Amino acid sequence: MAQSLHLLAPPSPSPSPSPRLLRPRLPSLPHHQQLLRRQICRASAAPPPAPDLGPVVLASENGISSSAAAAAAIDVDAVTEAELKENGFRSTRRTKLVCTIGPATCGAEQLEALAVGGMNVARINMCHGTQDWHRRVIRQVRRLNEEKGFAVAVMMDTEGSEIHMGDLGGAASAKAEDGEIWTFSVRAFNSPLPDRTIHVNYDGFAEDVRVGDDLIVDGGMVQFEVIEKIGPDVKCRCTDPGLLLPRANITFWRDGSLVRERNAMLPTISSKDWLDIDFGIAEGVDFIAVSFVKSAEVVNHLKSYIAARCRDSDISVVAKIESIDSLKNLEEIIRASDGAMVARGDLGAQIPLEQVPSAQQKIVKMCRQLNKPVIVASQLLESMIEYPTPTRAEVADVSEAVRQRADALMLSGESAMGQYPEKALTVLRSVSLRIERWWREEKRYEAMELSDIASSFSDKISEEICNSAAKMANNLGVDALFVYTKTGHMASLLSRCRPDCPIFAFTTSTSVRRRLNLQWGLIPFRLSFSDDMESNLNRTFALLKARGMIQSGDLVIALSDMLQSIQVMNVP
Ligand SMILES: Nc1ncnc2c1ncn2[C@@H]1O[C@H](COP(=O)(O)OP(=O)(O)OP(=O)(O)O)[C@@H](O)[C@H]1O
Ligand SMILES: CC(=O)C(=O)O
Ligand SMILES: [K+]
Ligand SMILES: [Mg+2]
Repeated sequence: MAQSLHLLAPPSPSPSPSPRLLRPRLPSLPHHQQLLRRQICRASAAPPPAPDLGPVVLASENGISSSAAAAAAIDVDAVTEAELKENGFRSTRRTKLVCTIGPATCGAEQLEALAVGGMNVARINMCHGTQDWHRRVIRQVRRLNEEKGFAVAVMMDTEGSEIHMGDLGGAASAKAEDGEIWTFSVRAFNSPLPDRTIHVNYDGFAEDVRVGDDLIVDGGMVQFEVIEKIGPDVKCRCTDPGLLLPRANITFWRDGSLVRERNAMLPTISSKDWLDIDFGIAEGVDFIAVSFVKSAEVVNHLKSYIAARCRDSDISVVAKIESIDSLKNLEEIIRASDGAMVARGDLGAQIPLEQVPSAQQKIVKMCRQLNKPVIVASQLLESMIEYPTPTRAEVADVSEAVRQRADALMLSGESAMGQYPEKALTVLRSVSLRIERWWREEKRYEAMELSDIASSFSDKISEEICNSAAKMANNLGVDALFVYTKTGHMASLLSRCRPDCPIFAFTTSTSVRRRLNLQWGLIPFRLSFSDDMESNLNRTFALLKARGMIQSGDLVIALSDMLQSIQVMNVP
């Protein structure tokens, strides 16, 4: 029995009055194949034949591959499916996990291990490696998705116009000891580099620094004091020893404050970044994260560039909040972007460290208000680069980000070049699960008053529906929210409410599904569906029951952005 509420809204852009199943992007097929396809569609609406069809596509046993099978299929993340079966869907993980891919994790097996371990998004950092290297990683991730049923999205992170060191002549790292004299130079060297010499990428470096300035490497991992300038070379004494890593970034400080004049004049998106962005568009990445964003203008600029370059694919732009300017213009930047990252590494080199936690909290809150996914990044499990267990303080840091209900947590060096990438991911996963459960059971989280964000009356209806549905779901203790959404918007509005139950988001497009994978609490499925909710629901229930992912009697609230409707029902 279903109880339903339909809000008759102004028609959405392309409603089809016909109750036919939609069959998007199916080529016209010979008559016998069309017949076959119709049979598959019908079969899937009836109570299920329940063979174990493997992790990806139902109906593959018919021997009809790709598009024909896809019409009858439901694609779900193989890992999520296993988690759902094992733990029941109340206890699926809500916090999403991003892993930076580097030398430690770029192989097929290592990528698969991360995907199995719960990686939702693979991040590649264009500060490091060549386009060929990154291309291999992106294609490997895509191949894994296709062959093994994952839905791992790819995020490309731009280098930005930061000042950073060269690549240490091929060495993996170099140790700087207390009191040692090192030369930082803008000269181009042949490798191997002379001893204790560092190349700096910014030509104005030797002019800009002054004797007495502090050079802070990698957000404070190593520090130097400038003692002498000789043409292109700057002699520095190590004042805080540590490990220098290739292409580590450098900031310089004078009289206790960051020297920004020059740096601030560099463009946010450099000419190299534009080449990388073209590369990302060509390779079809899902997200582009822009480093050192200073204003909304650059985000708008990039978004219109992407819109002009790829009409059918939609790449989300994530603003990295890692500079003083980005904090000053925070709200306009977040409004302009499709998401944000609290990039604590560089942020902690630009503002006093003790201000980073409050900045994090403010960014996370603002993103939730404005309905933009937010990633908390850098040093969450830094010690796990070298050690197999995290420090207690790191676990507390991870749990704080989970408690703030950030959409996603990110691994950087831990997964890019650490000794224990999979273990680090396991720690993020288990801490997230534990803290989420604890806060749910204790109802410890503060309910957040969500302000209105809709810009049209139709959006306003969607927003009200989602707010009400989330509240109903909590009050009725339903097992799951189901949302049928073409663009993903209604799924993200539900996620914004952070309801107690998981949200099954059904969408017709593979790329929307991958992008939803970054958002809190969403379990994205790809499914072709129609405007006829009755048939959608019957089909979905049959498909999910056949795979053991839901059971008769489960209580569900279903929403759709075509009809702008809410229905409450038990799974038959
Ligand atoms: N593709 C890569 N090739 C080689 N090393 C990499 C690669 N990606 C990351 N790393 C290593 O992992 C470390 C941490 O990665 P991360 O992406 O956080 O970089 P970062 O240099 O700190 O810059 P950002 O501020 O952009 O995050 C890097 O400093 C680098 O040593
Ligand atoms: C992730 C990143 O860019 C930072 O923390 O600086
Ligand atoms: K970067
Ligand atoms: Mg950074």
